[in-house]
Amino acid sequence: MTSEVKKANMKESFSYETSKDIPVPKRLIDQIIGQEEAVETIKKAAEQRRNVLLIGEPGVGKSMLAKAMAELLPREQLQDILVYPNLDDPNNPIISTVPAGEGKRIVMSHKNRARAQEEKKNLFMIAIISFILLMGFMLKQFLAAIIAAGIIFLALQQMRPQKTIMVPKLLINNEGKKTAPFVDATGAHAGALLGDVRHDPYQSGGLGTPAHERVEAGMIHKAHKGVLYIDEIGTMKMKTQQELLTAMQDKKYSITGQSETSSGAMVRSQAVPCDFVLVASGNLHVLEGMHPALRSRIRGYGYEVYMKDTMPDTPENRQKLVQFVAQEVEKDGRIPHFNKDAIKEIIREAQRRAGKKDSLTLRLRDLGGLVRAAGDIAKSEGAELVSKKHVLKAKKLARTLEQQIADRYITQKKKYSVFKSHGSEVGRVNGLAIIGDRSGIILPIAAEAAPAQSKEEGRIIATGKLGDIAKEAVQNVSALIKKYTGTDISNYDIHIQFLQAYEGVEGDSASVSVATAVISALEEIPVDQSVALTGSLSIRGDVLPVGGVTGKIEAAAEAGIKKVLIPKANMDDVMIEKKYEGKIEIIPVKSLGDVLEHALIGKGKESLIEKMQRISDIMPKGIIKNPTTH
Ligand SMILES: Nc1ncnc2c1ncn2[C@@H]1O[C@H](COP(=O)(O)OP(=O)(O)OP(=O)(O)O)[C@@H](O)[C@H]1O
Repeated sequence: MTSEVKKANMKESFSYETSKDIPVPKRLIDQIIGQEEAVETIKKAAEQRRNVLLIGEPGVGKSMLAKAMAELLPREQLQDILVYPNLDDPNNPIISTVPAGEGKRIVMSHKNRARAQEEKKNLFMIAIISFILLMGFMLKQFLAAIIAAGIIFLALQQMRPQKTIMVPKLLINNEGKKTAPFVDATGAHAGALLGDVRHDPYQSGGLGTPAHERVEAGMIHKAHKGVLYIDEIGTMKMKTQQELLTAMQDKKYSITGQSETSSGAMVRSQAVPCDFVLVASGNLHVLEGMHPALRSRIRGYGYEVYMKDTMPDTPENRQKLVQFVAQEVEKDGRIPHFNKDAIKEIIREAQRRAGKKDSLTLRLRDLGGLVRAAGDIAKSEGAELVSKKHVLKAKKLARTLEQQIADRYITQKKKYSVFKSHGSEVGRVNGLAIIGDRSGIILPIAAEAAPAQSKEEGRIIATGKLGDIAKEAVQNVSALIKKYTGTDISNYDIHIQFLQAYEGVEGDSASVSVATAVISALEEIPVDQSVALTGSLSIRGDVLPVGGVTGKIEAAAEAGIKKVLIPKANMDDVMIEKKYEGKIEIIPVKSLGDVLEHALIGKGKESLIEKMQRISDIMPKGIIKNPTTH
């Protein structure tokens, strides 16, 4: 999309002045933004009562979809579940289902009957005791009468539990529910998920709480006729997953005490209905921990959806983000509405966070955080509406943990001059990396080359997680280095170090930087320290696009770097904040030749480029590009 079209799109006139003018759909399913395919699948799955596996990044609306599905399921089918004592076998309480709302009535009527019976019994007891005492008084046998009254009192007391235990327990109450249940069982342990029978230390001798009263429903039962949602299902124990599968297949599951040493383990109820729809979710890694049979059950009797994390930047989709802002304001209920400029700033942030050209982010939970932070600032200032300045302030204040770490990292590294932003040095490159989602960080790389100690072959020495990336990068480009410089790296031991790399740095895009550092070290040509670079290197020497360029450029600018080299294919993804504009020169590069041209400095550079030129003349076309083209 050209920038003219973009501008025209930005200008499109939505018929609103503030987010208050935007109607918020009533149904949750209509509030879900940008996940059209997932929404269609959920609608279909709700109609057919199918299970669903939602895979995607955090905060793109997985649990929202599951909740929306519960709203779509028919409410008429809801049931109450009662548990009755079993007089023949007290350890096998009886289960009964009735239409929603009936359960409470049944329990009440049982309670009333029990109370009436109790009152009758009490009356009877008072009458007998009074009679005995009266007789004792008349016969002057006070002591005997009191003893007799006491014995009868105790005997009648003993009969009491026999009566009260007849009252059933309401295990699941769906009275007055407007929608089918939605139960979030994320992280639930076996007892909470599958139901449990409480321990009773007084169980022996029938003195304790009757077994049926100790039966507790599990989430699978609470989700009966509704949706059971489990996020990160792969982290659940295999055994629990297996039980879950059994429950899904049988649509009923007996409740028993989950702890083997508890008196609850003696009790096993009749099967309790649990006809739920499972919506499981997580990121792709979740599949590794997922029981294969459970996954195959979902695949066979349901749908798998891969959720999107960006949507195309079109007028319709921007309109959806306007709706999103209105939704979030309404949902929060405490923050003021947004004016047009503030919404535009949120949309701009959605473009920035997408990290790709012509896209808008769908990580809307995070974006919702920005909406709330801006709202809080506006509220604290007593503003009637949230304006652009509040959003800008919120962006500064509500920085993610990773962004705060990146900020601190930069100040600290500057203080100890771990990275340099001026001058030149051999074998040292300012690489760029990402921590978290999108926070840029300078990743200084130092390389040193020494003639190989071993006769057979030189080694590449690099340590840590990033070390593996470095080794791979050097191996990948060794042929290239030979072709570019005529130097055979197997004659050298090459040491590569990531200077004080912060744990959790994503270094995949460091291969261009590693190759540059190694070439500089081998050829002893200094690297311009006012340059930072990022890019992934193909074995042919092409610089391939990487993620997070905006964050990386901003980090470089923040660190006082003057020039940043990024893959040409990433140029459209750049959306740096206004405050960095003009502070840093962004140079697109297409090949390693381009990179060396801009990153190296000094006399040696000319001769290297000359050498490369000479070599390129004898190399087949396509392997080496003219280093000055970009
Ligand atoms: N597609 C979306 N449309 C509208 N709002 C969304 C969307 N995605 C996320 N949100 C907002 O973000 C909040 C959190 O989203 P949700 O809990 O559904 O994310 P998730 O994908 O389940 O994340 P996680 O897997 O980390 O739990 C929602 O309550 C909603 O306000």
